[in-house]
Amino acid sequence: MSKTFSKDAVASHNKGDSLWIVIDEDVYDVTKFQDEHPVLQRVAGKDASKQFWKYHNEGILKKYKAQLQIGSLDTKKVVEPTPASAPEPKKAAPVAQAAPADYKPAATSEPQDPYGDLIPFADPSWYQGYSSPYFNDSHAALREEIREWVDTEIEPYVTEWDEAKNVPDKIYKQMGERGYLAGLLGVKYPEKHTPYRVKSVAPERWDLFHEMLLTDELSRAGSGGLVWNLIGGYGIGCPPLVKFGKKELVDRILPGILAGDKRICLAITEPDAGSDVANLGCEAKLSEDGKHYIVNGEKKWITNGVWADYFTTAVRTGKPGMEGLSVLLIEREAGGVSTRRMDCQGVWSSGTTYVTFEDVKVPVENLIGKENQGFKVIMTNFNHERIGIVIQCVRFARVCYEESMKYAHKRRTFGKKLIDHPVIRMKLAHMARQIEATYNWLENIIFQCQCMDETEAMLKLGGAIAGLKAQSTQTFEFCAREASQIFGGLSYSRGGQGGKIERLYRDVRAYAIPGGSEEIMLDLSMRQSLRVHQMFGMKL
Ligand code: HEM
Repeated sequence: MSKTFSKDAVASHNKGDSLWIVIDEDVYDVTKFQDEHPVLQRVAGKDASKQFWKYHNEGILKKYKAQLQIGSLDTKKVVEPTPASAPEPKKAAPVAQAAPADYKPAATSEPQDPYGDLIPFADPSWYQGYSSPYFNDSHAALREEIREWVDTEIEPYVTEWDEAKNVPDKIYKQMGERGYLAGLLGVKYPEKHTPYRVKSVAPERWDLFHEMLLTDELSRAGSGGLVWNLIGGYGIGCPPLVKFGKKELVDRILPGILAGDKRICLAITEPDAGSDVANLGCEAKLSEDGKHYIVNGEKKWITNGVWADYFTTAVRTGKPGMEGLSVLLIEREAGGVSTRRMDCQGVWSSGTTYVTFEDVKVPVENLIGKENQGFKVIMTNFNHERIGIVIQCVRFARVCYEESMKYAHKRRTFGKKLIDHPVIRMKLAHMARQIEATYNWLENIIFQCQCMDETEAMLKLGGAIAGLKAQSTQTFEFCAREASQIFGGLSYSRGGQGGKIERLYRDVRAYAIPGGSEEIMLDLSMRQSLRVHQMFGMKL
């Protein structure tokens, strides 16, 4: 913004037909905005910084700056930012470095440069100048690339999208073009099936910590609906296709999916079968000529179903129980597939859907895995799904904590700032200790996954991942509640300063119930871990 104005010049624009204000030495022409926001007339021609920061957070400026700012005061000094200051100047996004010949994914213990706002515990410790055995320069570069995108093109609009119960298609398309969809499959970067690359990380360097970081940074926008819109159906619907689908099927449909042109979802849950997967009833009967399955049945609470072209669907092809299940890739254009949006408590922009299959003809080539061995496909997928849920929950808990910490530093009650009340510090401390404990367990699990193949991970880590899922949803719920108490009425009404907290509080159950409810997860964590450790030779 190159134009500068004197204080006197701004002061002369103090009437309805030309209304300027100053915020942090930047000049805003709010003439056209005053009908929507009449309070501005009270500060016409004046410095309104104090009043502005009392009632808004930085999200408002991110959204309106480009539209309303016309310049700065001529007294404004250009400050050279220090590395620790935020928001940081926009740098050109880093470019992928090809891995050197002797590259090993093992990370360095050298700390990365401090990054972000440096509020203690509001980001993982490796962001804040502490050493990490897992994250290296390629992760730092990816973090910057995603954060810039989320800060400028996503976060300012998330509330609007949530209210509209959708996210513009162009954002999903960008997920494909930026190479992010291809990086979210829990496997090596699928170079053969997409021309798109992640700008800051070479495909051969891509690992599970990059994948974790992608989901984590997307979750900073503080909306489960946004994250599920972008990766909710894809992140659980596509991996089974890639890992267990036949080559011809994968070659035919995967490129369109990775490009963000086609959408895929996972259809397992039914009106009468949720966590109790082995009991599902959607039926697939082989045709007499053995070329097709004919599918009839219903699926409920299917994320992204309203927009999906493909449904990775659990069906019954054999006897009752887990040994009669198979997984089919159902294509909407086959006909007989109808979808309707469901109204839910949270994750509004995720497109929760009721799906009906009526005599849908599915070629046998679309069988994912083997007939009647679908339970293994479903179980393998659960680990990936649950880890995704954990990453989101930990970041959402951090968002609740970070927003509370910022608000506690400006809101005054009984003559002092909230942060100066011990009872508020106690709340923040309880939030931080749970966030850090959960996050550090998550990092360990990601590292274990990186050291094992799928089957070994399903067996050995299934119990721990189930326990961690419950830990993360309870941490999220706790932090949403405590943040809500700190924000008071502002988190009870929608939008505004407490808007993220109100939305996240509504999203909590969407994490605590699907992917295995807390109760089932905690029980499984014991059953599975005991079974595995018995095989290890556990002595009791
Ligand atoms: C560039 C200037 C401004 C913009 C773009 C702006 C925008 C907004 C928006 C979009 C809201 C709705 C709630 C939200 O999303 O946060 C809002 C609320 C509000 N604004 Fe502003 N505003 C500006 C300046 C000001 C100033 C200078 C004042 C005070 C003199 C002010 C006082 C308020 C108040 C009292 C609320 C209601 C807060 C609440 O419900 O808790 N605004 N503003």
